Amino acid sequence: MDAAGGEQLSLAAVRDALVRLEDSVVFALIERAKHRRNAPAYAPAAAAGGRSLVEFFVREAETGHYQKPEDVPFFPQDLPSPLFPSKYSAKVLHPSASLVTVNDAIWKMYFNELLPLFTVDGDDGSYAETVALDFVCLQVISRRIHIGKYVAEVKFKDAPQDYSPLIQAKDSNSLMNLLTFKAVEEKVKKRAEKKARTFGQNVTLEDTAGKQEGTAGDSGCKVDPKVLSKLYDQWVMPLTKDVEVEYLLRRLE
Ligand SMILES: C=C(O[C@@H]1C=C(C(=O)O)C=C[C@H]1O)C(=O)O
Repeated sequence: MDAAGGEQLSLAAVRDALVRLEDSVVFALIERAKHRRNAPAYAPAAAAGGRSLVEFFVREAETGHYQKPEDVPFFPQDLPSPLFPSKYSAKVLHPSASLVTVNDAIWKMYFNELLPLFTVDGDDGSYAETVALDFVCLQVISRRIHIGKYVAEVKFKDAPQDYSPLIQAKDSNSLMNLLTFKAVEEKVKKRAEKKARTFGQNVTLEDTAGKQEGTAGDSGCKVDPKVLSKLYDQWVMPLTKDVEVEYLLRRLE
């Protein structure tokens, strides 16, 4: 993971990368929210061989390059082999990192739970753009969550004596407790909400001093800031921790 400093991985560096990715998550949602829900893009379509337009689009787009461990395809079965040898080989992560994916859960969460929370019901007809923007959202959320592999690796390296017995005992619950930092999670939630409030406000040249703090102006935000705290609280952080646990369970193989 470039942003986390390559081989000199530290928990602080990985957390910095996660903080930076929050910006991309917020902006991806803001872009998608410009369009209506556009339900026909998610129903099976004859023109897409019976698949939904979004599935058709994502499958096509994924034939690009997936080389970094945190970039995990949604439809791995149908991908051609990479043309070039990967320069992101297992220098930092344990080789079984590539087996860890929660993309099925991310896909279901995004379409069934998240999309209805931040898009307006209705149909504006621009399905191609809509599914492209969905893919941007899915990819950035997925990358964020799969960076959990690096988080787990540094936590393990920092305290192998604590993690190893739990890994050997396949004790997922105790691993989950050991890698959880509630105070960090609280900050992540609050910051994601604040970023949505900051990045999603309508910037005007009039004097709006005093009106920007708090939740009074949230109705004017491009994406409801509360959706961001919910996204992180209920889905992004729990799935990141699932990735951490799954990675750790294979760490001594
Ligand atoms: C990612 C970490 O592991 C856990 C998951 C977090 C997250 O997804 O943001 C935050 C704190 C930890 O409970 C971390 O420690 O930074």
